[in-house]
Amino acid sequence: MNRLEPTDPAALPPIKVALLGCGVVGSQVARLITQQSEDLTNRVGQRIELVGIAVRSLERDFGGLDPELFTTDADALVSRGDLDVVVEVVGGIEPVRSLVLKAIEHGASVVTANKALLAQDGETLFSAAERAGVDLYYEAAVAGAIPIVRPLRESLVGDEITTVMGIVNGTTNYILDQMTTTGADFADALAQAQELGYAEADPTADIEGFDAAAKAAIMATLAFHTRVRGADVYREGITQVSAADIAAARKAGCVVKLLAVLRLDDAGRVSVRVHPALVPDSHPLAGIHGAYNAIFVESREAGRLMFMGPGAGGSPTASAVMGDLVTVARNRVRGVAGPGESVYAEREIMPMGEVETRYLVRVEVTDEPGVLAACATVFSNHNVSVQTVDQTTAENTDEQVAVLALMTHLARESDLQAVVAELGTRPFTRGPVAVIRVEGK
Ligand SMILES: NC(=O)c1ccc[n+]([C@@H]2O[C@H](COP(=O)([O-])OP(=O)(O)OC[C@H]3O[C@@H](n4cnc5c(N)ncnc54)[C@H](O)[C@@H]3O)[C@@H](O)[C@H]2O)c1
Ligand SMILES: N[C@@H](CCO)C(=O)O
Ligand code: NA
Repeated sequence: MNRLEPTDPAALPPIKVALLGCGVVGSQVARLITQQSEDLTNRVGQRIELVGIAVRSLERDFGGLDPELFTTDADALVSRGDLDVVVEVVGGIEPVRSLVLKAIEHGASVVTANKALLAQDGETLFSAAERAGVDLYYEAAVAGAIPIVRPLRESLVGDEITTVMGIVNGTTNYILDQMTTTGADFADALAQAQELGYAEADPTADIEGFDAAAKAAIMATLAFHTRVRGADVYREGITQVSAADIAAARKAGCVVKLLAVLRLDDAGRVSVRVHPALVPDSHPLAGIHGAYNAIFVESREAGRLMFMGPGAGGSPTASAVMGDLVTVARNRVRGVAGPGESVYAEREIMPMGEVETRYLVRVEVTDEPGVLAACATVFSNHNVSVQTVDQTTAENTDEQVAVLALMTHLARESDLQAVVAELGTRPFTRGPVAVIRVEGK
């Protein structure tokens, strides 16, 4: 029998790639495609050729890339008809959704870092890709460089995931970390995160938790095999986190983190939420600094897994994009497509009021006999059990005012909200009631 001589990959037709966007992430993707050309050819089995780069305006410098590659006509680029892969690193909903759909209709596979689009309308994109028999890969959309989409989509797909909990937004982790460790002001820390290329084009997406909610929706859809959209996620951002919250956290031996918490309960219902939470200093998530992200995954058979690494920034995110690019290029070479969506389980999404967690409640009260007991009664009225109480004297007040910090045992959100409402009506309450959830043992 004759042995087939291996084909020289460089002699085969190239895998043609178009890049949409050449900003923080796109410029690094373009650099890597160019600089690693020989290795990529060997890894894929055919040469990867960057045939065009769409940008909003040609006013910027081209970062050492061939100026001929650049265009402002993204529509014409995705409609060429000869593209194998379109890498989308523009962001936002339109015109990107239309461009990606057009690329798919013209037979190109797509690699995207766009969590906002996937969380809002992943359904449309996945069904278009399924119909066209092309790939849609998105590792960079969740937690930057950290491999988390692929583990949820492939490695753990034979197991049953019950919990996913973690820090999935680099900008807010950077801000909270700076506020905690250096006492930085919120606005200064945000400006630094923008300068470092971590923040979204509109940083409201980061600081109001929309970005983390989009990532939570994508992870929940993968983990629980059911459709979860960004709008299904209970969301609070970090704009209300004050220096007083951070000081209270320190006093309780905790740090404040913006967490995404996804759970499958025994009845098969899912809860998906994003909000600031206290995490005890002893918990591994407390040690995640700067723009790093970390995600715990718990499954019935594997037990507890943890993924950690850079969650934002040009080069780390480009690493995830490149992993997807090589994967879809390899699929292309072999004439196959990777996994489509798995959303067969129609699970109920639990209302936030039914979710159970622990809480730190801070309330300023008149410092008089019987007030502590009256305050505790409000908690017991709503079936919320108090674990610890810390009392200090309030500063800068003329009358005798105490600050009570009450840490609860596990309680239902609706019960805790009833406690807050009743505390607000009591004559001994001297100001707004501050509540922060507590996660991690
Ligand atoms: N920056 C990060 O750390 C990071 C991490 C993970 C995922 N992402 C995602 O990657 C995507 C890009 O983020 P970025 O930080 O690189 O953004 P960026 O603002 O730095 O770059 C956006 C690029 O898109 C181009 N662009 C804008 N509108 C366009 C249009 N209509 N047609 C063609 N090009 C257009 C701009 O010219 C620019 O080159 C977003 O979806 C973002 O959520 C970013
Ligand atoms: N703005 C996002 C980029 C990574 O998705 C963040 O700060 O995490
Ligand atoms: Na990732």
